[in-house]
Amino acid sequence: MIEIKNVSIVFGQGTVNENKALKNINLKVKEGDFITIIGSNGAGKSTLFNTIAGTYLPSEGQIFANDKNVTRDPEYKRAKYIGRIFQNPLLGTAGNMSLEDNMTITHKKGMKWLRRSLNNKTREIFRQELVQLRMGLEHRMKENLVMFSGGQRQALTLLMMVLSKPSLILLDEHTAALDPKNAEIVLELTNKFISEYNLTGMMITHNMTHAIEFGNRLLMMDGGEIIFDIEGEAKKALTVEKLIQKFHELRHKTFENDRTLLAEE
Ligand SMILES: Nc1ncnc2c1ncn2[C@@H]1O[C@H](COP(=O)(O)OP(=O)(O)OP(=O)(O)O)[C@@H](O)[C@H]1O
Repeated sequence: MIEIKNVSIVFGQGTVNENKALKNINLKVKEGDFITIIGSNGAGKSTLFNTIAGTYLPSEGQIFANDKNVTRDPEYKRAKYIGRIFQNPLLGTAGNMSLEDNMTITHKKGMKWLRRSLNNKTREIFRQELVQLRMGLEHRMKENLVMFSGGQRQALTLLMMVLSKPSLILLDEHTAALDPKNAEIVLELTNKFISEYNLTGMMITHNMTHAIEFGNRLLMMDGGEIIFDIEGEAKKALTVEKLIQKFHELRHKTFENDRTLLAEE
């Protein structure tokens, strides 16, 4: 699906601020993978996403999408098959437009037949999609999204992204700004959509419990490197304590935010 070969990213090359944010990364993301990514602040997690999405072009190395070399493809080209959700729940939807208008725009990306104005059949399709969120939003299709909570906006962003059928979804701490209850709802929806729509996803989280609970594979990053990559049954057997111990073994130092990571959200 996505293959990263010997990729490095250097910021401020040749200056006093030179910083190697990614160091010789090698990673094969297989179709259907749901990968969780953990690591301390500054480990390179977001830089990895920015590199996959084409926000930053690698200083060295290559990136392949379905065996095609996309290393030099700009972000807007990759956005056709890569969906992203960020921490800020207001970023993925247009607040000054109604829910049904927001959905119309998304559907037009995946369904060329959709007309500008909504007919009753399409409205009914939208309604059924919204029911999946179990937030009662199917009754609020005419309301502008500024009226919706952060959790509702993020759930909608997720639904709308899934409906545009991306090959890969990148979730950059997409529940971190939500209260614990909404974070749990959006995470459960993420999990449900990834498996039901056969998506491939990568999710950065600072919550180790979530990193263990969700996905089939887990990556631990530190200092611009992937230091631990575990999947399948071995991942299922992980606990937060084992992960922290692994980090200590590999790096001979303490996870800078052990306490946050251990927090039960
Ligand atoms: N645009 C940029 N210009 C210069 N340095 C950058 C840029 N983006 C990131 N960095 C640096 O690259 C390193 C990795 O940052 P990155 O944001 O990828 O970390 P992260 O693991 O996502 O951390 P966090 O959990 O705090 O979000 C850091 O040292 C950061 O300061």
